[in-house]
Amino acid sequence: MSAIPRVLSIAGTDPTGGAGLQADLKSIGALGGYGMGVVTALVAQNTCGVRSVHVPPAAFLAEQLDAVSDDVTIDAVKLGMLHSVPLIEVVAGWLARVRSSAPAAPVVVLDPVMVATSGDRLLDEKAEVAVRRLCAQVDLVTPNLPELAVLVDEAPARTWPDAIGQARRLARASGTTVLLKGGHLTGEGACPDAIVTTDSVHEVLGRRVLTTNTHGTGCSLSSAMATLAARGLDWPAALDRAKEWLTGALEHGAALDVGHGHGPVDHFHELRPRMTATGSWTAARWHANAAVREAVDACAFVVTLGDGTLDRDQFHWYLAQDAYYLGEYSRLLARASTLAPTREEQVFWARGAATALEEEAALHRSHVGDASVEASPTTLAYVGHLHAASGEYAELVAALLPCYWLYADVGERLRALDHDRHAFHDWLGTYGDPAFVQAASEATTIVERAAHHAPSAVCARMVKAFDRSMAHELAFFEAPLAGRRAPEVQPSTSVSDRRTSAASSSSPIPWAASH
Ligand SMILES: Nc1ncnc2c1ncn2[C@@H]1O[C@H](COP(=O)(O)OP(=O)(O)OP(=O)(O)O)[C@@H](O)[C@H]1O
Ligand SMILES: Cc1ncc(COP(=O)(O)O)c(N)n1
Repeated sequence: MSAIPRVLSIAGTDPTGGAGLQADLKSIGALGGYGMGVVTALVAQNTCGVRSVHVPPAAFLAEQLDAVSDDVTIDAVKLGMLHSVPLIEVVAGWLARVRSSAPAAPVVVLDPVMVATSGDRLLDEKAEVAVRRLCAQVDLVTPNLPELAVLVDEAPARTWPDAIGQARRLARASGTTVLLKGGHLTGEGACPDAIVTTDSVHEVLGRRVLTTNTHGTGCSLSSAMATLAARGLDWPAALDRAKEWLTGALEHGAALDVGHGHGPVDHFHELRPRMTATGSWTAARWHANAAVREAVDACAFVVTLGDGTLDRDQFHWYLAQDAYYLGEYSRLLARASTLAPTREEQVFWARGAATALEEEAALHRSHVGDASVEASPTTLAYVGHLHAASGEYAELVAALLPCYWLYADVGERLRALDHDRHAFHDWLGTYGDPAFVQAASEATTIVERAAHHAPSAVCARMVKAFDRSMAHELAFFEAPLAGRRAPEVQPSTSVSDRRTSAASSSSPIPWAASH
């Protein structure tokens, strides 16, 4: 199976993009798959209803299906609107062939689409028996309450326990797993779904979103399930994830402002923060600071650290400043943790604060010694800027980000220059710690999210905070070799004694050498 699962939707169309094939492709992409689409029926519909349906010949459906499977390994298939018996027969025959001939059979999810939210029929009544038969050929079937009733040939369930009983009967009759959807139940609070087999029920209560943007939720859920299963999740785990994603998509649907009826959900709500017109907020800042980044790469300190000709005294002066900086940076990370809007972000910054302190201690142990460090004007200016930005979460995290990001970026190039006999081998070897690279990426995601939610005035302050930190980073890198300066740390040991390996200290020193 490919790391990016290749997921085929076989479905009807919705030109307004909220349901059918269009919703499937968005859902597959949003959950990390590569979406492909075979059209069963062209539907002239919008958020208010279906106007007409055009069904190409069944032979053309067969040609589309073969065109895909002759060329592409398919990891998962989602079946949506199948319209009528001839189309169902083509799909059933093709599925049987693909499942027997492919090296690894694709996982198959059937959304037994019968009637649209608008009340319009999307399945020929005469085809209901054929859909029932098809259930036995798939791995998961995802009926809503009215569809479940048709599939078990009973009256629609009116309570959740009754619906679970019906789902169990369908599981038994078809020998497959059922994803029972509770969207059609009335009542506030929960909006339950469940994975039901003959002998187990995994319920996900979910929260009911008060919205009219519910067009295409069934299509989206079934495509999400197919994609997540192809990514290796079992059905209960896939439902836990899909439900969380879909609930968020329902919550963000109204902001799309699409149509006058039952509008669509926002499939890409989790990715929006990274999708500003300029690419993303953080990418835009990174780009805007290209000159500063080039100046960091070109500054004498970074160049001589890289080629090994850096003066040891200047290196140690720099490290002492870095130790001072980390002690203060830790306090600001702890402040970000205090202001964080979510538990996840609170934990992230708190961990960062602890790590920065541990690294300050390691730096003292390995390179600075016991002497107290007097901060240089450059260091004080940088720390002062961070404190000034600490009144508001979004501004503070924007100010904190350059330290993470530049370290990961400059460190990558410095590490590439390292070799066994490099004068700063013990130091350059500390770069590229995967845990730090991951933390830098998480910090970027958090700042991106903060920028996405920030009102424009706050966003403007974030821009200033980030850009100023970038300028301070450059000044910090330039400071060790900038003109004459009085020694600000009185070493307690000789320079040669202080050539203790950073790598030999208990922890790597992520932020050190980043400023
Ligand atoms: N208002 C809501 N709040 C939260 N979740 C909802 C809401 N409406 C539907 N869902 C969820 O959306 C998914 C689809 O459920 P539903 O029972 O509406 O299926 P459906 O009728 O096939 O969908 P469709 O609207 O595409 O026809 C389920 O996970 C359901 O729990
Ligand atoms: C092509 C197609 N497939 C499925 C649906 C069901 O979606 P909904 O019930 O939300 O209208 C639809 N409207 N159109």
